Parts: sequence; C-alpha cells; structure tokens
Amino acid sequence: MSVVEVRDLTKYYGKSRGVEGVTFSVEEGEIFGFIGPNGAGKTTTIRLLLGLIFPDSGLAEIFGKDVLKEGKEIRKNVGYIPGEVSFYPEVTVEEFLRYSASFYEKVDWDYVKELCGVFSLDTKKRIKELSMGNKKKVAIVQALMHRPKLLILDEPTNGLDPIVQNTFFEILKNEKEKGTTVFFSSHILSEVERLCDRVAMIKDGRIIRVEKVENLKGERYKVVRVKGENLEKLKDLAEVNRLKFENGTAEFLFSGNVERLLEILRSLKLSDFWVEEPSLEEIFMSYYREGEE
Ligand SMILES: Nc1ncnc2c1ncn2[C@@H]1O[C@H](COP(=O)(O)OP(=O)(O)OP(=O)(O)O)[C@@H](O)[C@H]1O
Repeated sequence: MSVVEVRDLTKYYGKSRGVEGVTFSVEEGEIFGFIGPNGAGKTTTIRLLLGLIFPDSGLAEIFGKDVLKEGKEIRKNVGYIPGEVSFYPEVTVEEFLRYSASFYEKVDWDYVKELCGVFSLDTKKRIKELSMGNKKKVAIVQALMHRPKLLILDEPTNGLDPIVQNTFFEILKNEKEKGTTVFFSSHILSEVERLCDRVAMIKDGRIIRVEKVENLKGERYKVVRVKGENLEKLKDLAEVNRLKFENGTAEFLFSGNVERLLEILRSLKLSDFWVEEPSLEEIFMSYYREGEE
C-alpha cells in the first residue's frame, strides 16, 4: 500500500505558482527523495501534504486517508521536521520536548533520551542559547519521539555539520529498517544519492521525473573526455550534451547506448579518452536543462 498518495495537486498563491499537477506516491518502508532547486515547490508540496495549506485542486492522502478530512488521525503517526525551525526562545529543551509530547498519546522517552545522548544535546539549555544546528537536532528528536510510521522532512540537513549529518542519516537508516517510511526533501544531490531509494524531481512546480536512484545513476549517461583531433565534429551529434573544450580535450555528457558511443569514439582521431559514471548532479542538471528546452 502507498503510504503517501498525491494526485494532480495544484496550488497557487494568488497569481503566483506554488505547484501544478503534482502526482507521485511513496511506498511503505522506502526513503523517498524530493529534489529540486530553490522555489521549485518542495515546501509547498509538503505543506499541502500536512494539510497546513489548501490545494486549489487535486488530492493528497496519507495512510489512505484524506489529509484535509482526517488530519488529526494522520498526525498521530507522522513526524515532521520543518525547513525552518522556530521554537519558543525562553523555554529549555526539556520543557519544549515535554510540551511537544503532550500532543501525542504515547511517547518513547527512552528513545528521546537515546537521541539526545547521540546528539550530545544539553536539555537544560534554553532554546535561545542553542545554535541553529542544535535547534535542528531538537526538531529531529521532536519528530521522532512518538515513533511515527512516516517522517516528512523538509531539507532536514540544513544547518547540520557533516558529522551530525552522518549521525542523522544513521538514525534514518535505522528507522527504515524498522519499517518507517521517509519523505525527504533536499536540493543537495549527494545526500539523496546516499540515502534514498527513489527520487522525484520537481522543477517550476511540476514533477519532471520519478525514478529509482540506482536506475538514474546507472542509466544512459556517461561522462566522456577525449583528447585528439577533429573534436569539433562532436558539436553536431545529438547524443552529446554539455560539450566543453579545454586544452585540447573535449568533455561531454553522453546519452545513448554503448555501441553508439564506441562508434563516435572510432570516428574521432583520438590520442586518449576517459569514460566515467556521471554523478547524480550531472544527471539532474541534464534533466533540468531538457525541461528548459
Ligand atoms: N506564502 C507564499 N506566498 C506567495 N508565494 C509563495 C508562498 N510560498 C511559496 N511561494 C512561491 O511558490 C513557489 C514554490 O515555493 P516553495 O517554497 O514551495 O519552493 P521550495 O522548492 O521549497 O524552495 P526552497 O528550496 O527555496 O525552499 C515559489 O515560486 C515561491 O515564491
């Protein structure tokens, strides 16, 4: 069963586009990445999913329930980390966590203690005394305290240093092992590559693709660098993208089958060549560009 189901969701802020016709689903137990550049519509989608704002049209369901009609029931099993955390500045971390706990029927205090320990959080400190990263850690503990079945995370690694990020990813992997579903928005490609099973790419309010991360990486793209003569003829080939010339070498992103790549390489007068797997970033950038054409 899909844990999250979004169908043809459209939201405008007055005349300004939020999202348009967004459709995807997230399956139970997967870590689903939601990736796109600034302003693409990630936060809007998440706020629609949480029932915090109303769509102009379309449907969002969590656990098979309409987010607008059954929000209260749904929230019992959802943990949420907002993109920007803002808490009452005067209360201590402990007071804040106790207050948050009052919204849930059941809280796993042993887990809260464990997480505070893992993050070295001083729970006696006031919120206003915490750095941005430490506030984010509090938000993570708050999101996990009731052992939710679904985590909705809006760019959760913002403000976390690399070591804490690693710790956080380990926590998410453990959650996944326990069967928790994770919806994770980000504009950092390397973290999506490391963590997610599937990914949806959003641009200008529209989903451009939903794909397994392993398929995207292995797919049809190769980074090719060649050294030699006649390299100018690469400019005319449809399979050659993002061609750059530098110091007698040409570098490009090749899309097509391997036989065709060999054919192209044979047609050039080469003194050397290199073929590498592209990073997810290069793949995404080529999709974003395709969308613009
Ligand atoms: N309250 C609002 N009023 C008007 N326009 C808004 C509002 N919130 C978002 N938008 C617009 O909706 C579009 C999508 O914004 P959204 O915050 O969902 O993007 P995002 O992908 O989360 O971006 P970022 O990575 O920068 O947080 C943007 O063009 C933004 O300007």
